Amino acid sequence: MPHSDRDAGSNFSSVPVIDYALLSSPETRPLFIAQLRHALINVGFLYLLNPPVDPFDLSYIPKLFALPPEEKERIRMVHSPHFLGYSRLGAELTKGKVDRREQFDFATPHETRWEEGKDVPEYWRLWGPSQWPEESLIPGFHAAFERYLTQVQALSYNFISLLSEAFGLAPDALNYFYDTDEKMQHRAKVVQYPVVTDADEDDQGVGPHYDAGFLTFLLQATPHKGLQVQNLSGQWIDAPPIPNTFVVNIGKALEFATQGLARATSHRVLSPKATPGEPTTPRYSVPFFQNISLDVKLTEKVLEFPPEILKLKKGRGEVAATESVNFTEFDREPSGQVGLIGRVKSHPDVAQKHYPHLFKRYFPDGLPKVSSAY
Ligand SMILES: O=C(O)CCC(=O)C(=O)O
Ligand SMILES: [Fe+2]
Repeated sequence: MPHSDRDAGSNFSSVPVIDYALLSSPETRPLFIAQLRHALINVGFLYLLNPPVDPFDLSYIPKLFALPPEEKERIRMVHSPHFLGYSRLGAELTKGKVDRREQFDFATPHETRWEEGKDVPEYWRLWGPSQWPEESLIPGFHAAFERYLTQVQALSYNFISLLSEAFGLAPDALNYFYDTDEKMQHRAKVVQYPVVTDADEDDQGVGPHYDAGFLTFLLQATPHKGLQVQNLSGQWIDAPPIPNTFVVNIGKALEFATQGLARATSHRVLSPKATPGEPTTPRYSVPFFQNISLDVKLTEKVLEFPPEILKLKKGRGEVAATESVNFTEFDREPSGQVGLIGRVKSHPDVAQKHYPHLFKRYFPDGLPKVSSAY
């Protein structure tokens, strides 16, 4: 089991594993908090073992991708101004390059609040209902997935207060960044990475990137390797699946809000290859992205960390330059606007239909065929 969270200071060669069960006793709780602090500051990724979430029935996933083509077409993301729905293989870009994955974007339940002509920010239009497949075609999936999202959402809030504790702050110190329940919506995806059979074919499952928000909880739903995390000196470190864990990672917004104390770490997925010893079935994963308030500007709240915590960041050293997509707009725009720009860049076809003015700004030459979009 990769477990070298004692790699002191500046670099890491594997992703630490932290057992949620340590929280159940006052004797072991401080150990959890100390391990969490190390992972947040030095790695930006961790495995959370024994998370308090009922296992999601993974047999739904192949059924989802086996839905008839007309049903996938009916719920395609291009029909949704909320960027929710089905994306075909090759429909998504990272750094202007096509990703080899097929996916369904779903979200926690939410009503649309945006209306044409109503004086509300455009990014409020990101909120809205998911496009669910017809119940008769995949009975039980909708309810099971929403139940799963509810539990991961609860864990994500709980995790934020643990993180505050690890940084020497009050448990509610980060509440400023969240809105009331009716103005919060979190997103998740169910992703399929097909096996690459031709050795010459491109193997970008998803290209190097940072996640945008605060926290991501990733369920690796098959035994494939493929997920890689970039360490401080720029090397790609494997983060293979470990049973009964979530991979938890920090997004750019949390890095910004904590003045860089919590590291956002660049990561990518290599497509599974038809090589001996590797599964010949697709790789499946289910990332959950915890959002913050769309209206919050990260610069509006300056957190005061104890000096001994700030010192730990100094000991970490500088992060090597990376090729990953950045979210540089966090220093001036509300988080919802940053999220909307990110969605426009990743899903230009959706943007062209529902946000034509933004589409023109980011894709002045029209829909990209391949590569080099931005
Ligand atoms: O599929 C995975 O394992 C990771 C996906 C990912 O990093 C993302 O969608 O942001
Ligand atoms: Fe990611």
